Amino acid sequence: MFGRDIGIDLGTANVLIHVRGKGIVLNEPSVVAIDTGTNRVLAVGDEAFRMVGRTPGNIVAIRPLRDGVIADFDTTEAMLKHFLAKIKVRGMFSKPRILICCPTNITSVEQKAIREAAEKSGGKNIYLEEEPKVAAVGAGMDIYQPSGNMVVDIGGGTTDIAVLSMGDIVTASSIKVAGDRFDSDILNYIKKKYKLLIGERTAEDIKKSVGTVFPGARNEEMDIRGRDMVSGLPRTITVHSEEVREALEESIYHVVQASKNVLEKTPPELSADIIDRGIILTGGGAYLHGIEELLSDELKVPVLAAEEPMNCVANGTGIMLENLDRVARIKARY
Ligand SMILES: Nc1ncnc2c1ncn2[C@@H]1O[C@H](COP(=O)(O)OP(=O)(O)OP(=O)(O)O)[C@@H](O)[C@H]1O
Repeated sequence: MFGRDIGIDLGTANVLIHVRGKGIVLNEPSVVAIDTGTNRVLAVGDEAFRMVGRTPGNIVAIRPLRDGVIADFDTTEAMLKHFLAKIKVRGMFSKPRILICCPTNITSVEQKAIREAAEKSGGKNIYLEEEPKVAAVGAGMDIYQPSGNMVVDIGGGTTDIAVLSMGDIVTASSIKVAGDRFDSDILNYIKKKYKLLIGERTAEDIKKSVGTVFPGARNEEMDIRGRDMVSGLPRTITVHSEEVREALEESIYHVVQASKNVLEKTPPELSADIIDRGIILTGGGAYLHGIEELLSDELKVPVLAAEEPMNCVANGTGIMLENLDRVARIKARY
């Protein structure tokens, strides 16, 4: 049977929907293809993603949540409605509760609009939650105890770093350096070094297939194709892991610095807990080759990637919605 509760990870790179009792039922890129002539939405999610960088003049493939803010609200709303319609919220669920995790820095006006979009799609009680908190819960941390837990969530648009205790964020930082920036670093590096233009998707491919952030940790290479900036013709070059590390060095430094700043602002008792438990990495960036080694080397604290890091937020919404019930039952008893 379908549950009554729906959790949504409204990410800058991917949208995941979790349904209580069923797990993750939808996982698609946050991309919308629009006909610029008529302003009509042509495709959403997987289908729109296949069009990125390959659209004719009158069609644009938009990532409405780029950079961890809602860059294009109407498109975000259309995308949210499309996904909720796809899982048939209206027919199957009787007035579900919806917990939405959105980018950390959105304004109260944007929060209100997201709430309204979810209501219009059939939701009854709509809750919004901060991403690092839900990511920590989804990674299996018990954030409700009076002890320190630290999570570094490296997504597409933002890296969110937070120390949590007793169910709340104690210190946190959010920087706009994450997966998208790593891709553009690689793209720019290749442009400068080889005078070769490559697309965003090729850059992402390089990052995943041969990239590393820890010196000497990976020694692989890959052939890539692009357009020669001088001749204008297609050309193939070979990229090595060490070149990717070099390309990512500056951005990774920002992630390290932001993590250090959060640790420096953390009360000492909680720091001691973090040394015992280690820092947990969530989000797609947790898959970056060498990131655990690099962060633990720099921060002098054990660092571990969560299991299924890209699903932590969606799974966390499920756990938090169950907790809402538990809190309600306890309140009813007293
Ligand atoms: N194997 C991998 N190695 C490196 N990066 C990866 C890998 N797999 C996915 N990623 C990156 O993870 C990012 C997407 O992560 P995720 O789905 O957690 O982001 P999001 O939740 O949508 O973003 P945000 O948290 O900013 O809203 C993309 O930039 C993608 O390139």
